Amino acid sequence: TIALQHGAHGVGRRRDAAMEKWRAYGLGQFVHWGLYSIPAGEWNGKQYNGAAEWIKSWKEVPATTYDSLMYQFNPTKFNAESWAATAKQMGVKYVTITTKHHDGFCLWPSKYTNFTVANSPYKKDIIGPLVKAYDRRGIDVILYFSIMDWHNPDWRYDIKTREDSVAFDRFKQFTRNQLLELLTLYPAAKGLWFDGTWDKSWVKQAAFADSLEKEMRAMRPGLIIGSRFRADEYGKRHFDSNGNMMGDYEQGWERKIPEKITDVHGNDWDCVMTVPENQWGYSKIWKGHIKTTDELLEMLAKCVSLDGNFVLNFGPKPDGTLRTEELDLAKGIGAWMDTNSEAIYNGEYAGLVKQDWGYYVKKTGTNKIYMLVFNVPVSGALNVVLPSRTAISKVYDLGGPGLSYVPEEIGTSTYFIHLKQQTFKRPFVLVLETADNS
Ligand SMILES: C[C@@H]1N[C@@H](C#Cc2ccccc2)[C@H](O)[C@@H]1O
Repeated sequence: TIALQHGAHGVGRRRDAAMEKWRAYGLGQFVHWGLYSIPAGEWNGKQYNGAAEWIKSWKEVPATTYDSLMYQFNPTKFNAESWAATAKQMGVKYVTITTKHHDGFCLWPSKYTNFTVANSPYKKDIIGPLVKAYDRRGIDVILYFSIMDWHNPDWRYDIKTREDSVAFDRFKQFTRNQLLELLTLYPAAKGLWFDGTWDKSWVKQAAFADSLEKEMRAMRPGLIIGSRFRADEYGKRHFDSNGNMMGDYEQGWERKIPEKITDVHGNDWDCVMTVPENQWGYSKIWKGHIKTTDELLEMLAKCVSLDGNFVLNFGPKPDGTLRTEELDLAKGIGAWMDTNSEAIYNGEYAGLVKQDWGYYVKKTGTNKIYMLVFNVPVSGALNVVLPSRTAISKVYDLGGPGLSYVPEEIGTSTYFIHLKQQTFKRPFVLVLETADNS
């Protein structure tokens, strides 16, 4: 191994209560909201081809003109309680909210910049009411923070000159001030979700970022920080030069999901997912494929079956309301979770041979295994292969009380579960209770 000053702070999973709770969430909500929600992917009547929250980076958009959107930010229909109630009904256990995206606009009245809600027609803090509304419903809040800040004149993509270095030192202090300010103003926040940390300027700040992470953790014991925050002194991100993960969970699964358990190296992780192909902030036009409730439920099942959390993104409209398509998805996912959420919460990798019909999830700390079924074979027989000397003692359907099955043993610890009907309109969950039959 390489002697590192600024590598991983530990090896293996955190076992404290705060992280055990994070591990059990299963389903989360992401909220991307800010000035970018106003143009919503369009500028002077032309469609921006990128993600709507990146429109400031479009050459057609003069930075100062974009920044003057602050004087249009007035979400008169914003109601934090309404967002939190929708999330509650959907069954999410945590929410990640953008406090400041790459454009630098702060949804809280930061005293370290004028580019905040305080100087918009809306005037009021957005983050505080959201933290309160979600937290009092038992939904934990994680604060998204972009290190890259296109508004701050001291931001640099790389440090090449003495002037760069002096400016970026100011930027680092500004960043530290804002992060300590967020932790001070919103003590109920359980974690920080960092973004915009890929440029050389920040990758070169191993010592500063390491020290800042330690300072934030000391300030808020139990604070949860992902692997995207910092690099080690050799510029390695997410995993240090010895291959150890920096941070409490792997933050690399953005709009993608691991295929198999070895892809996640025994770590905790989250997958953050957009409803359209790649739009996080509100975009007037959703191009390409829009994911359905059942597609998103299958992504959720796959993530939990591989020891991860699935975090679905919402991009609220500039007036503060949620778009219809997202409200419909929240309802559809919520209806399924009303029946089946015990297969999602406190779920983990079951260690069984993956079958085509769907995903296994083991209830943490128990021998209870859930079969989340998305693909019913034409035979109607679900194949189950258990570790040797393990037998199925009971099988029943979460959705149909009293609907139980008698599995057919077709080999050593190998079974067929013969379904009683051929067609199923929705994904469903069977509960498998096993017993040691050695
Ligand atoms: C969580 C997501 N990360 C941000 C990004 C990005 C990005 C930027 C360049 C190349 C690939 C991805 C998106 O704007 C959104 O906030």
